[in-house]
Amino acid sequence: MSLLDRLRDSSRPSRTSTAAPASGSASVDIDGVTMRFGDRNAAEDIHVDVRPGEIVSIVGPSGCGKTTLLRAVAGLISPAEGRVRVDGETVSTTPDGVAMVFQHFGLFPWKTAEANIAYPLRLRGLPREEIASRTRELIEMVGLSGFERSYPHQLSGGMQQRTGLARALAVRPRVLLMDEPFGALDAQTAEVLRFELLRMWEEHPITMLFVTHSIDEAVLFGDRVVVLKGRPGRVHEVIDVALPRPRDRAVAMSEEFVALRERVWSLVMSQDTHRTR
Ligand SMILES: Nc1ncnc2c1ncn2[C@@H]1O[C@H](COP(=O)(O)OP(=O)(O)OP(=O)(O)O)[C@@H](O)[C@H]1O
Repeated sequence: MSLLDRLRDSSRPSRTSTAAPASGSASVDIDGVTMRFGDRNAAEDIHVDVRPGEIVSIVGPSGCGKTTLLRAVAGLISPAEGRVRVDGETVSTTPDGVAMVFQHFGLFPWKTAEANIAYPLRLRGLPREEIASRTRELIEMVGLSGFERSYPHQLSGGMQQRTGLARALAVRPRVLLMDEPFGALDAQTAEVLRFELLRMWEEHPITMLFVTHSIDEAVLFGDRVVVLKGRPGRVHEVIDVALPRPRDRAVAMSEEFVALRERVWSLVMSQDTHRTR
């Protein structure tokens, strides 16, 4: 049985339109959160409620606090005001089952792809055989077979991000935090990985918070798009994305998609015309 199969809740009905709760996914409640560094706020009074198995995209101008919010959900930094809850539990340290994928991959350069992927499993002290078999499954799942012994500098950007994704999935996360995961990739590689990730997610809808500068990406992935404005960022508007799933190329070219993209685009452009692409 593959890792994906083990993650699967066979009793869950297949997704067709809006987010359905998935076992193995957690809720995330960002409740009145203000993030502060020194005497400056990085984000103010943010409310975002993410249901289990839902994808919420976050867009907004550079410096409005998107990454800072993700780091708060990951328990890496604490809010000055408000609180973050994962499945009802207030976050103080990194909650079990919360994993993050970074724009610049965040791999250990001195470890091979498979050692990078195995790292969180070794940290958890899993038996050697289980680490080996789960790592093999993950490598196959993200399409890295043949490159498991390569070091990050020997891998393309896309392969490095496949490694980063496999490492995040290794812990069977209930919440996946995506911080511009395709932002450092060339357009073609990013496009391929987007649809691959969507396919994986559609089989196993893990709760996802998806920070991106790409309006298309925000709409393509999101059940909702949270538009932040200003620096420090505040919630400007939340757009429901009632597009069907699976979100394939046909959906991405539909009139409904284009209309939603234009709506989000105009909201973003109305407040910041030069820093958001
Ligand atoms: N560790 C830190 N110490 C001090 N200030 C910080 C720290 N991290 C972030 N900031 C500040 O907080 C604000 C928000 O930063 P953040 O990286 O969250 O923005 P962002 O919306 O993710 O930006 P971008 O879209 O450019 O990645 C910025 O003003 C930034 O300088």
